[in-house]
Amino acid sequence: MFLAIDAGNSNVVFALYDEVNESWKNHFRIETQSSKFAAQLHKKVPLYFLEHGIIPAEIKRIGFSSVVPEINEQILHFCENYFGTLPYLITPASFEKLLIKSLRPNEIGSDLMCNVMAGYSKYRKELIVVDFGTALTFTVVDAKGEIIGVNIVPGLKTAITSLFTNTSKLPDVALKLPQSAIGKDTIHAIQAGVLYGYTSLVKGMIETISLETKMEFTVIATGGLAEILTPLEKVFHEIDRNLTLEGLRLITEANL
Ligand SMILES: Nc1ncnc2c1ncn2[C@@H]1O[C@H](COP(=O)(O)OP(=O)(O)O)[C@@H](O)[C@H]1O
Ligand SMILES: CC(C)(COP(=O)(O)O)[C@@H](O)C(=O)NCCC(=O)O
Ligand SMILES: [K+]
Repeated sequence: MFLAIDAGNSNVVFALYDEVNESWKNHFRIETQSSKFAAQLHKKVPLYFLEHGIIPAEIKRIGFSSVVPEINEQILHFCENYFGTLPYLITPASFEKLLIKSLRPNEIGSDLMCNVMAGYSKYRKELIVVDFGTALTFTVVDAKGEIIGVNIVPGLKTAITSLFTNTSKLPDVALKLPQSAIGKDTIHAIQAGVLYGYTSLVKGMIETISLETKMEFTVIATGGLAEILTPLEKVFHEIDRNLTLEGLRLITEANL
């Protein structure tokens, strides 16, 4: 069985891939920034395997993508001890023999490379991958699988958190799209501002990139918050919550 570990700035996601049925089984996550991260790692992982009746030795391969290098050593060390297998950590060298190319392999986030690997392997055409994580990212790929560029914006939750931590009177609000785009009280004002604002941002970004490149893109959405902006359903060809995990698996396999 293959285990994918995707370390993002909000969550470290663990997911098992069933090679017989070629499908992802249920995942579990640990909050990346938690002060109890190490304790959670040592508690949640064994508990998950115990509950699902899987013995750690059944995990033959582990692929590991991280955009939070501070925690890499901890995770590598834990896996080596618990599974008896050292994870394959995705590095810039992992991209050398892939179908997809980046002009800045040393700089681009490995999660974005995973997204593109999965998306391009499936569609083999011009793509924009929109990832709704801690950051909201747009990764633009041409028909040959070359990454033309990346746009980075504060993610939805990051924008709301930044607003309430930087003001005296603004509260934290739920990430919920209100009925009206015009705020009638403070909570509604923030929800309308951020959620309708970001809906327009995503639409406008895709439009501007398309105009600039004169390309027609297939747009794939992923990330923990991909389903929040419901008016974007028409803009996305597909919402694939497993895109990063799938790319992680493909990049790991390509490097075996
Ligand atoms: N299933 C979910 N439902 C609601 N919020 C979620 C879910 N999964 C993730 N989130 C939230 O979405 C944000 C982005 O999550 P995620 O995509 O895991 O980010 P990252 O990859 O940057 O760690 C985080 O604030 C996280 O708490
Ligand atoms: C852009 C990101 C912060 C997104 O991280 P996430 O929201 O998934 O936690 C991450 O991919 C990253 O640190 N990238 C390095 C810079 C780049 O991709 O150009
Ligand atoms: K991510």
